[in-house]
This record gives sequence, C-alpha cells and structure tokens, in this order.
Amino acid sequence: MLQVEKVTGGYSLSHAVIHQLTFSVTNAEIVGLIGLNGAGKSTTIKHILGLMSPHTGTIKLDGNSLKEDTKSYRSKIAYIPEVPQFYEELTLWEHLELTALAYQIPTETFLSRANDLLELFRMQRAKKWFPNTFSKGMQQKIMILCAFLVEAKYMVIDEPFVGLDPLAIQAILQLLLEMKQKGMGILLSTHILSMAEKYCDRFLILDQGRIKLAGTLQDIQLQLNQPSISLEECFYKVVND
Ligand SMILES: Nc1ncnc2c1ncn2[C@@H]1O[C@H](COP(=O)(O)OP(=O)(O)OP(=O)(O)O)[C@@H](O)[C@H]1O
Repeated sequence: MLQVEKVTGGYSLSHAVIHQLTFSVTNAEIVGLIGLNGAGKSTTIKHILGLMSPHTGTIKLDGNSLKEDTKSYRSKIAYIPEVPQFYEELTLWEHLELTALAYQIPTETFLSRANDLLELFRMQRAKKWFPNTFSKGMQQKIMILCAFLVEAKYMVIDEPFVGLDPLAIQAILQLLLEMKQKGMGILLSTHILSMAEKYCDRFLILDQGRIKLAGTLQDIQLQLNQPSISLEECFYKVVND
C-alpha cells in the first residue's frame, strides 16, 4: 500500500503548498487525483516520488519510506510525468533498453513487452529515431512506454492525456485496466473528469493544497448530500464553495 500520512510540504520551508494530506492507494485500484490548476497535484506526486521531502508527515510504500529502503521503494514505482523528460542522445528503443536495465527486467520479458507496447501505441516505425525529432504527443508516448514497460507494483501518472491522439488515449486506458487487474495500485492525476469518473475507483479532490473530499463517487455524493450528481458536478460544488 502507498500510504501518505499527514504530509505538509512545498518548495520552501517557509511556505507550504500541500497541507496535512492523508490518503492511501492500495493494490488493484485506480485513485483519481483531481483539482484546479495550482491545487497541488504535481507537488503531491513529487513528494511521493521522493523528488521533494515533506516538511512534516510520512510517505510509505508497503511499510517503508524512501529513506528506509531506497532501492525497494524506487523499484516498486513507475511514473509518467506531465511534461516529457528524455535524453536527446538516445533513440526511443534505447530509452526502453535503459529503463529495462534500471528496473532489471529480464531480456526476454523486455523484448516481448517493448514490442507489444510499440505496436499498441503505433510507434514501431519510430523506434530507432531520436526524440527531438518527435511530435509532442510522440514524446509523451516515450514516457508512457517506459512506464508501462516496468509493470511496477505502483504507478503514478501526472495528467497523461494532454496532446495524445484518441487511439493513444484508448490504449492508455486499456493498459490501466489491465494493470489494475494484475494488482497494480495507480494514482492518476487528471483534469478530464468524465474519464476519471469512468475509470477511477476512488477520488481525492484537492483544493488549495488540501483534500476537500475523498472516497468513491457514492461517498462523495453522500458527503455533499447530492445522491445522483456526476463527479464533475461534485467537483464544481467543492471548488466553488
Ligand atoms: N518549482 C516551483 N517552485 C515554487 N512554487 C511552485 C513550483 N511548482 C509549483 N509551485 C507552486 O505550487 C502550487 C501547486 O502547484 P502544482 O504544480 O502542484 O499544481 P497542480 O495541481 O499540479 O496544477 P496543474 O493542474 O496546473 O498542473 C502552485 O501555487 C504553484 O505556483
């Protein structure tokens, strides 16, 4: 289980951006992290990945913090960033090879997964190309392919759909459901609320760095005393209040 406990944090010690966040992501579920621009979604994700350290509070993966067991923590988590980050000197295929090396994926498993992913995301023809010749959506696909290649126990995804064509979006959603069935715990930050409602099991509504509501859609509807409204309507009620 990914366990975030009373986490307060930010970019300087004098100014917190996220406040007392407590939530968990367990195996075989997709948790939607939703909030307006600047609500603190990416900051929360950076804390989970260990790119930022909480001012107070703890983050544990299967009982251990990043400090307590760095190697195991890192090996259990895959990440799709909001903005593609890649090595200009490496081809798409070399990015996949590097990921396989970092996560110690056996060669046969790597070849089979990598080729399936290239097919699914229609990137076979680009596998020997360098990413700075790619379109924006193709660059984002490098991040997606590398993350799904790992089949880690947990996956953290920051707004993955921006700039992707409809077939690629469909492919991500299909993979998310497959990975969830295999037991992966997924934290998905997105602004596309209709998609979140359809694919996520639970939601965290973040507003100005605080969790305003959390739970299944039904839990959230009950907390708002509005039994049949959509996630989008719940969201507007929370952020407009
Ligand atoms: N590198 C940074 N240095 C200082 N403050 C930052 C930095 N990155 C983000 N912030 C601030 O932290 C707050 C939360 O930003 P964050 O990027 O987590 O929001 P978000 O919910 O991911 O937004 P979006 O939906 O626009 O991606 C904002 O007030 C933002 O100005």
